[in-house]
Amino acid sequence: MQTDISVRHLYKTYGDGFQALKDINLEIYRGEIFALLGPNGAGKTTLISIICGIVNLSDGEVEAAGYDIKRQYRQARQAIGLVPQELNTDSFETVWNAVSFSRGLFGKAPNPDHIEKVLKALSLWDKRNNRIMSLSGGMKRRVMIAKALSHEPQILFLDEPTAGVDVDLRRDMWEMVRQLRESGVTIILTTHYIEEAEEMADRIGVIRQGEIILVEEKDQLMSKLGKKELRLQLQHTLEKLPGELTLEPIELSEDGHELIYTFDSQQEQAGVARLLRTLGDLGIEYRDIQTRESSLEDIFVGLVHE
Ligand SMILES: Nc1ncnc2c1ncn2[C@@H]1O[C@H](COP(=O)(O)OP(=O)(O)OP(=O)(O)O)[C@@H](O)[C@H]1O
Repeated sequence: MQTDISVRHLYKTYGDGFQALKDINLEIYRGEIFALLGPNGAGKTTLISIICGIVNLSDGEVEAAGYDIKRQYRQARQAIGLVPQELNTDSFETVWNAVSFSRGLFGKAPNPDHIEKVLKALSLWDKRNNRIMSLSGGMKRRVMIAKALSHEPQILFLDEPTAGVDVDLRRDMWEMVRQLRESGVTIILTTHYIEEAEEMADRIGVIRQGEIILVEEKDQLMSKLGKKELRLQLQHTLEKLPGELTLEPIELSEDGHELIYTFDSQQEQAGVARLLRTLGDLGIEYRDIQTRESSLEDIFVGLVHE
């Protein structure tokens, strides 16, 4: 697997002495969608900004598309497209001009066909002659994405791309992200919508208080840390959990109507069979059973609050 981003022993201390990143080590592979998750203030934007050359690192080494971000800044930056969190679009320029100009900033020869393709993919084609400042917030965000794609970057960063955007834009964006990945672009995104990471990402990294606490294939993460829950709606309410069940990972709901049994996703089902047998022996009848698997959100909340 080709590595597109390599971060080694990265530290960042801001001018006021605040240490925002501590010994970050991370490899991101060509053509993957990598979701960086973490609570507010964990250091996600700082990490992205360093890789993109917007914020200086304090110590360590970072390469993007094989270029050292300090010694080969221009080449590294040229390989990267960044859609920042903040909208920065108070422009009198038209959509077409702004996106074309953005391409020029990266030293790329004009390519109207590419700009047209990007604007059409983002449903901006009809607005190409409109001034950016006259567009709605969602349209402005589309322009930010178009600008980030104007110079055909190998690596695309999306920092909270769907914060405050409507369902249509979100759907369009994810469709576009999928197509970009198909074409070999490496995508790194931060998001507060964890269902989005759950749906889109190949791998997940979790950052907490400036440290990477986990990097894992999404599917493995879900099966390793995921839990399953079995809920039994009882025919007759129970006052308390019978003694025979107190050793099991089981709880009685407050109203006494439901038994909730939690077990590891990876664990074999023997525990469930044993539980149902014990309930039979005790004469506890149930009228319904439901199961639920934990979502990435459940796992994430468990990780960052540990
Ligand atoms: N210029 C700065 N000077 C001092 N501290 C800063 C600066 N920029 C960010 N920080 C601090 O560094 C920490 C990490 O901030 P960062 O913006 O990277 O977090 P984040 O994970 O992106 O958060 P969010 O999810 O809220 O966007 C925060 O505690 C923040 O207050």
